[in-house]
Amino acid sequence: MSKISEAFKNKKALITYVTAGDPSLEATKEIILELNKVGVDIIEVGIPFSDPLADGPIIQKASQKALKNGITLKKIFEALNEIKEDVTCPLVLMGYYNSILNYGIDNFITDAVNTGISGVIIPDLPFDEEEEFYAKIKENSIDPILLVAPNTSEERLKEISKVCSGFLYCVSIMGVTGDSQAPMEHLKEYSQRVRKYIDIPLAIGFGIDSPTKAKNIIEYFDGIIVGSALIKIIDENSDDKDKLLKEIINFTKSLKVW
Ligand SMILES: O=P(O)(O)OC[C@@H](O)[C@@H](O)c1c[nH]c2ccccc12
Repeated sequence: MSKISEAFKNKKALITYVTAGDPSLEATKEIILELNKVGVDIIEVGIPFSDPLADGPIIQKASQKALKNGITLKKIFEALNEIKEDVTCPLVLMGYYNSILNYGIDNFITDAVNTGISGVIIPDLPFDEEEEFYAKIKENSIDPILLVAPNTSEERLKEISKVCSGFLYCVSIMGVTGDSQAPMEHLKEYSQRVRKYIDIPLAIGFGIDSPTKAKNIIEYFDGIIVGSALIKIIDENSDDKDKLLKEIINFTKSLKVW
């Protein structure tokens, strides 16, 4: 059983997202350690990218700040390596395929394995493109986490179930990250439809920014993913590290509504 599967064993999972290098790589390391300490079940680490198609303004800004800081994938691996012994929860790398291609697929996989990365999410790489990449990832015991949306066809769901492992990322809306207006009424039916075809844990993300929302939807899914709300807290407190960490701890704790 993979470390990610274990994170869902007999319990719901809280998954949080941070952009690596925002406001600095030093801060990212500390934030990850705090999130781990406070009981986050899986941490998604974003590789900043100049053209992040699926991201809304909050994460775009974080990406831009990180890139301005000179953050590269190499530096991210180095930073994660420094803390890997102290991080007990699984880490998932989230990035656009270009960053990985530029780094070199084999290099990427080697460094991901050495850093103890448990899974990858590549929003612009569907399961039926670069199948070899996903196969290689799996051979190295890294879970390929794929995304589905409310309009994903039954046929694709069936195919995705053959490739995806760890958990399935259910995007709540057809849009970008950080949409606090995202409707949530369809989520019960959405989860039921997806479960017909996929028997790994389902995590829901996009637009979950409060304990109330988490509470309303957690019964239909095995986990929730929160990104922009946390990135906003980081942005608002980026010049006071103690306050930043305190706010993150408080907010994260409040999300564990189960
Ligand atoms: O920001 P939100 O609305 O809380 O959604 C999670 C999301 O940020 C995180 O999982 C993520 C960041 N960038 C992405 C790109 C594609 C898919 C998912 C992501």
